[in-house]
Amino acid sequence: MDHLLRRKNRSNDAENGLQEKDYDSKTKALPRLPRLTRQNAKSYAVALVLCLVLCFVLLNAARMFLFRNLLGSGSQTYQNYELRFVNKSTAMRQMDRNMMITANHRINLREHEKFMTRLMTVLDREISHCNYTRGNALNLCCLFRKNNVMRCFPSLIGIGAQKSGSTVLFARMMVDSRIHQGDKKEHHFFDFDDRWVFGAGMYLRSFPGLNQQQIYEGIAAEYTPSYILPRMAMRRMRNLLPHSRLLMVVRDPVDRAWSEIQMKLRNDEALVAYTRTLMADQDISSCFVKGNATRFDKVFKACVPKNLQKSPRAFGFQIRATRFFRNTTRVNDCIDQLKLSDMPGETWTHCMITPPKDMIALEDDEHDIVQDLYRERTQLANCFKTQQRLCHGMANRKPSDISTDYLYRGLYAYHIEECWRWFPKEQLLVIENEEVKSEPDKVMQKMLRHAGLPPVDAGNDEDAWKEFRKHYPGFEDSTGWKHSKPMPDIPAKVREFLVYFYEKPGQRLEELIGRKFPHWQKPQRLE
Ligand SMILES: Nc1ncnc2c1ncn2[C@@H]1O[C@H](COP(=O)(O)OS(=O)(=O)O)[C@@H](OP(=O)(O)O)[C@H]1O
Repeated sequence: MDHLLRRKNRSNDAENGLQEKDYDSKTKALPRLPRLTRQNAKSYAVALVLCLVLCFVLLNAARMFLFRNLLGSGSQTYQNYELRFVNKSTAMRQMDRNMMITANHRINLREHEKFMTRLMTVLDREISHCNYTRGNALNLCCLFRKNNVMRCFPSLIGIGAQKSGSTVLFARMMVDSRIHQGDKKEHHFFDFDDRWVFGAGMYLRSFPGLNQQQIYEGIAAEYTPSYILPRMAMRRMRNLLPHSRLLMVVRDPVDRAWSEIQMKLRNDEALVAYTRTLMADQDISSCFVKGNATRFDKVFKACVPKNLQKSPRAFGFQIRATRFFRNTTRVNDCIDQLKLSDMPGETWTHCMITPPKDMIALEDDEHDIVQDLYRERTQLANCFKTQQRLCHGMANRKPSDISTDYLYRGLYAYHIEECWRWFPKEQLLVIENEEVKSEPDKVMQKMLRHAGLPPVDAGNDEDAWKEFRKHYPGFEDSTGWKHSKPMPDIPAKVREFLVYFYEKPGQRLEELIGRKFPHWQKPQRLE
């Protein structure tokens, strides 16, 4: 039996390729395989690791060879880099922290390569590679896989100051066919954290696709007057676009502040009107009251008709309403006090648009404005005393949720110094608002030269506004910006406060940039 069994096994072994010599001569059993001892397991592991390291080195060498010799642009020094996709927000934060590259125009190749590699980590799969191109100006452009479109980061960026004539200057740029704007005037990419973390690819996507000639002859540009405010924005810009040319318009800070106050009042008035329209509709207001307060955006979408959702005020309204709903104690107090709960619309309107004590009044009169300014001055003084470099957004926010840095925004010297910490001085052009008014052509020529473009006739204001309104039809409404509305005179008390506040900062600016502003309002002229 045993014999038969062994024969059967042998015939199976023969099928498996085993032969007579493989059997132990005494026991006729198959020899045991060498046992996996600790010693030879170690050798196998070492060999495996060596193999892996070798493969990695070879692959990397092949990759470098490919990119340097086949895809790279040879003696041009600029290299194309393979796209690596990593968690974008982490990469953007790393870029904030670590990445510094030389900002003069003689690019250090090693630094440049590091820069490009890091740049790729903050872009996305849609972008195949980026390059600096040297035409009239130095443009950083990237190729999008989809449709092979080439887009360029802005090489000219307006960084300040708000209410100083940035819009008219930007409108003037639009008339020049070599300056390519994105889908909006103010991108707020570097100063809004929630946009920055979306990544540079998103920013780039909002600029138009350009052909080789357009890239060679022109530039992309944008103007966000609040880039100058938070330190973060300057640092981020320096990290991503170290060669960009910057532009800042300064205006008598007293007039600038008054212009900002007026803009915010216009915004608030429009917001109140919008709230009243919604609340006058019983269906909408009772729908709000029944809705889930923690996700007001969803309630808003469910309750408000589409045409009203599209209003430029809808965003400000939602921000304010969300805060209103979160603050349930106040809402309940308010409703209790009014005993109007059988009229939800009226109650809601009243409780929402009547400001609580800790919020700035909606209908500011002269007294309220001065109070706001005093409060901001105290906050700024505390902030500067504690040596913080970031005092932006210290003041309370207006109901429309635009920060009210009336005083802070006019501290031009402080902002310019901050900008110079990150960019070489010659990359920032400072223009005065009066020049924009009185010598617009001269200003345009200066600006074009600064951007690296040969000066040409820059058209006139009328054409510029026409072009601007055609491209950005909702701008004036959505921002509270009014080009032609006459401004009320600045009340005496407000003027006095501002003139005294800006006396020293004004002198500081004159010393810093070596230029006089004789027509700016000074205390001597008040007497
Ligand atoms: N041609 C010209 N030259 C100089 N200044 C001009 C010009 N046209 C408009 N303005 C005035 O600029 C003020 C608005 O500034 P901004 O466009 O920077 O405002 S914003 O930051 O975009 O909201 C705003 O100031 P106020 O009227 O005092 O509010 C505009 O009147």
